[in-house]
Amino acid sequence: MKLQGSNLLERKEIQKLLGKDLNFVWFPATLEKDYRFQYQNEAAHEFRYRGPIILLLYLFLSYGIYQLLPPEQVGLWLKLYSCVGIIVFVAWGFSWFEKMHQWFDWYATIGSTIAIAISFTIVNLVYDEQGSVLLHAAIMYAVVIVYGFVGLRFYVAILAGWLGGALGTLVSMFFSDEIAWTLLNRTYTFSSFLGMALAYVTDRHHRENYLQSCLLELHRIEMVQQTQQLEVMSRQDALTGIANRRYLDEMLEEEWYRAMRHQTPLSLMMIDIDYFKAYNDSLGHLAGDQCLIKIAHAITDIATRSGELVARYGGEEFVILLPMTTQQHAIRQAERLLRSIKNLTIPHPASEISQHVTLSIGVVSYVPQMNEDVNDFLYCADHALYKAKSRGRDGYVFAHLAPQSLSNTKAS
Ligand SMILES: Nc1nc2c(ncn2[C@@H]2O[C@H](COP(=O)(O)OP(=O)(O)OP(=O)(O)O)[C@@H](O)[C@H]2O)c(=O)[nH]1
Repeated sequence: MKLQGSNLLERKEIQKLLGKDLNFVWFPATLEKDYRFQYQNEAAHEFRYRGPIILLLYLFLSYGIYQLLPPEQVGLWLKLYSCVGIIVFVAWGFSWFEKMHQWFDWYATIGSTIAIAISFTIVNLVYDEQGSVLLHAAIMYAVVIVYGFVGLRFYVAILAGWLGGALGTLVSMFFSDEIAWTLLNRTYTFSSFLGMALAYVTDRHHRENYLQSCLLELHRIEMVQQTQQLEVMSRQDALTGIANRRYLDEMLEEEWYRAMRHQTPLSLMMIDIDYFKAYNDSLGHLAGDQCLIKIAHAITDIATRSGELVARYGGEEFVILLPMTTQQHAIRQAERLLRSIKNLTIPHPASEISQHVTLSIGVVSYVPQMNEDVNDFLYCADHALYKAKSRGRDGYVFAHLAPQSLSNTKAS
């Protein structure tokens, strides 16, 4: 189950709670709410097997008491004691309904309070020398079970334990003149303190486990985020932020086979900045980096259709991969890109053809056939780029490829 605590608190806050704050067995309000939700679910589930154990132990004790009580007392005792059995049974029944889990604190607390009140009252209403010893044992038994075995949180268990005693006292005072205060003090009070100690240790331990689980969950979330970040970084070019060569190779192969399967045209533009060595030499490497970033952004603005990929192919070379794109559209895109770079007017003091940075582009568009190699496709784009350079740069060349001609292209 996903722990909301890991969303609600930072690692530092959880670590702080794991220190001294745990002694108060209470979390800050928002976390307590999530903890309660979690805890009630678990406690209700556990009560499915704890309930029958409590009932069995009660039956065992009841048989002992029954053997010792005189027959005239048995009727009243049995009536009251059956009520305790019914309460445990009903609570056990509730624990099987998922929808009731949110009410576990309520039904377990009310049931525990009444069970203690009845056990308390029986001691004062049923008199018998021998039997009353076992009835007092039954009170201790009820109190310890409520604190340590029902699965209530510490403060809630205290409420049930002492409220049950107070109710029992009131009813006993109403129906009986003789209350065995001294013995009750030794049984009910002592067992209450023992039970409180048990409940405290259990609650504290449970909360510690919960916080440790939140830390583990937080750790898991951080690991997932880091893995995602690494995945993104492994596909990105560090300088420009666009896809790197590795990712381009992956996507190119994927799109190549997709185009082959569906017999759709795949287009590609290979782009190179003109006289970039001279740009670096005249303005410096840092200015060269800034220029590469601007060009990468401009190219990205061109490739807006879904599936289109802009990548840095290496140094000052870029690639746009255009799946399901005809040669007409690819050519229009190349012209758009040349215009947009012109409009950027990035000064280039060392260019032999312009005062601004210009590009040369090799464009290729092709419907791949079986047994044709994607590298030949790339080679054609590169060859077209080479032609664009040799024709004076600041332009594009489209590589005309006849259908099923790719494997011969390299040789020609
Ligand atoms: N600033 C910068 N320069 C780079 C980077 N990567 C490659 N370069 C430079 O890009 C230049 C590429 O030069 P060439 O391959 O000779 O090409 P060119 O000068 O553009 O010449 P033509 O392509 O023929 O127009 C080299 O000087 C590399 O140092 C980079 O990340 N940052």
